[in-house]
Amino acid sequence: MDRTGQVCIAIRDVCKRYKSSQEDSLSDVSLDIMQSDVFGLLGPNGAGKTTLISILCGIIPVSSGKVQFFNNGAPYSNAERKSRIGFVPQEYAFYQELTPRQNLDYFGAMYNLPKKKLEMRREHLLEVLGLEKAADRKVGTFSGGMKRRVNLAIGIIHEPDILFLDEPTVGVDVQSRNAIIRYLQQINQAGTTIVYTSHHMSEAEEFCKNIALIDHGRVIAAGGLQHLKTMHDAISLQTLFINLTGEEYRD
Ligand SMILES: Nc1ncnc2c1ncn2[C@@H]1O[C@H](COP(=O)(O)OP(=O)(O)OP(=O)(O)O)[C@@H](O)[C@H]1O
Repeated sequence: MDRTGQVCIAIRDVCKRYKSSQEDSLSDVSLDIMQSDVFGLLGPNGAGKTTLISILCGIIPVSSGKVQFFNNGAPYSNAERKSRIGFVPQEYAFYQELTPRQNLDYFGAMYNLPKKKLEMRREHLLEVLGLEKAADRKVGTFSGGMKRRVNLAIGIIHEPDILFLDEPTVGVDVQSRNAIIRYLQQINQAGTTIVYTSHHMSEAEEFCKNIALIDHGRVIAAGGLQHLKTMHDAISLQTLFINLTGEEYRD
């Protein structure tokens, strides 16, 4: 069944002001993210990308506005929303003192995965993400690229329908970056909706179908990547980004 063309996440008039802040970190953000999309949330430092992803994952509340999730047109229940979403944060979200196998067992158990299913998922992810040989070594001893792959494996241990990734390839070498993006492309082709942030414009250009460019907490452009490039006469995503967000630093 072709599940594309259905809205998966409807974001409506979302504003966010942190308690300690005098300014909105997000202002009137409205976006539709379609089922089975690879959707890039892009923007300069401090634009509001992590804030928006944290809201979508249910980690922080909106100040106003709302977010609704749909599965084949039907709204998700709260329980479904929790169990069908995966999140790969910017920070490492694993225990450094444990091995990848132990980490995956721990986080898989948190999703109440049956033992057999958990073992199958664990071994599958260790293999496809090239972690088999190091599966029983403490993660704290790993290289940056290996740690990023462990972070990804944990975020998808429960086979989520919707996967949020906050800079999943930051600080990794070309080999690990390719392995991560290749695997994400595979699960997207199998139907997983992916929402991701990155500062790596050529990676995002290769990976995303649709994007939203965010600056100073506002959506300044959203839509199909090719369409936006044509509309703004940009030869690449990087040119589009600079054309729309300007050259000045965001301090
Ligand atoms: N916990 C917080 N309390 C107060 N302000 C915050 C908090 N977290 C983020 N902000 C502010 O909200 C704005 C958006 O931050 P956010 O981290 O969402 O941006 P970002 O686009 O993810 O940036 P980067 O690309 O640097 O990761 C910034 O001005 C930031 O200083």
